[in-house]
Amino acid sequence: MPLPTPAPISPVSQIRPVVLSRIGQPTKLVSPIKPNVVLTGIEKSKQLAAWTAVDEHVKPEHRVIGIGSGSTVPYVVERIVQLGAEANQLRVFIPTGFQSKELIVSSGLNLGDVDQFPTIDVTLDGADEVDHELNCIKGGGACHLREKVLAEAANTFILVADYRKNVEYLGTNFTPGVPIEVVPFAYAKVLQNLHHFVGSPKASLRMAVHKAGPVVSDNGNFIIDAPFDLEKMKTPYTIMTQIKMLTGVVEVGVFCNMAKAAYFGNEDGSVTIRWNDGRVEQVAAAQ
Ligand SMILES: O=C(CO)[C@H](O)[C@H](O)COP(=O)(O)O
Repeated sequence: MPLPTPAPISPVSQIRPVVLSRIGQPTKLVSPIKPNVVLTGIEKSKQLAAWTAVDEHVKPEHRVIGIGSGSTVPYVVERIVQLGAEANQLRVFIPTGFQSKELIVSSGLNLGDVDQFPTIDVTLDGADEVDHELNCIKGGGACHLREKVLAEAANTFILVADYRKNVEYLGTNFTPGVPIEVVPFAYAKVLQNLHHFVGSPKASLRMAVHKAGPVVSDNGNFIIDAPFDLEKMKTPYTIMTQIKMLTGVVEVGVFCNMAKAAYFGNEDGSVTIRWNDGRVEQVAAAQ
């Protein structure tokens, strides 16, 4: 069976290095998670969700797979690696940022980019919180621009998370606010807009922990976190569009009407699946 065919290359992308680093080479697949580690608590819940989602949504015929960011996604890659070298050798994996690129490379999977493969079979990604309609907050790891591009490029977009993220309304447990990626020179103006016109008086620039100054995204931009009161968070699409209209904003970490399903690992070892048609299922965990 042939490899997936990349989109036609434009003159600009011709000068970029080819990122399909491994296709054609013998592949040794390595789990990104340390083997023999017995998981408990939240980590176990993340793994349950990720494994079940991979089992149900990564189909044998899928060739282009989007890999999201965060601490749940390594379990997605772990399960994909378990599918074996033969199943994965004709697949290309598209990252949402530096972290997932490293995951893909260190696991021995084929690396591609969305400019080569603008149509993705399935993208699996984590979330900071997911509401009852599958709207979600993303960007806790400052990757939401690329995450939204890969979600939009995918025929199927699937969320994986532990039970703490499964809420009726956004902002219930995740309180830092809506992550907003902004071009650096516009951050003060956007903050002012958020404080005075959009209803987030406590919006603030996200500061780095082991670096002086602000967090800088994989795209060289700053991140603002904008908390809104719970009443406002009940209409996430309105918030998203109001923020997106502010000049200087690159992307908003609110994803509406994008996910087909969200998988939540539970403390009792079951997995709750919420579908975009309103169905909710509870299943035993993948083994
Ligand atoms: O949006 C994200 C990064 O920008 C992550 O997907 C989100 O923060 C969830 O991460 P985790 O799986 O660690 O809870």
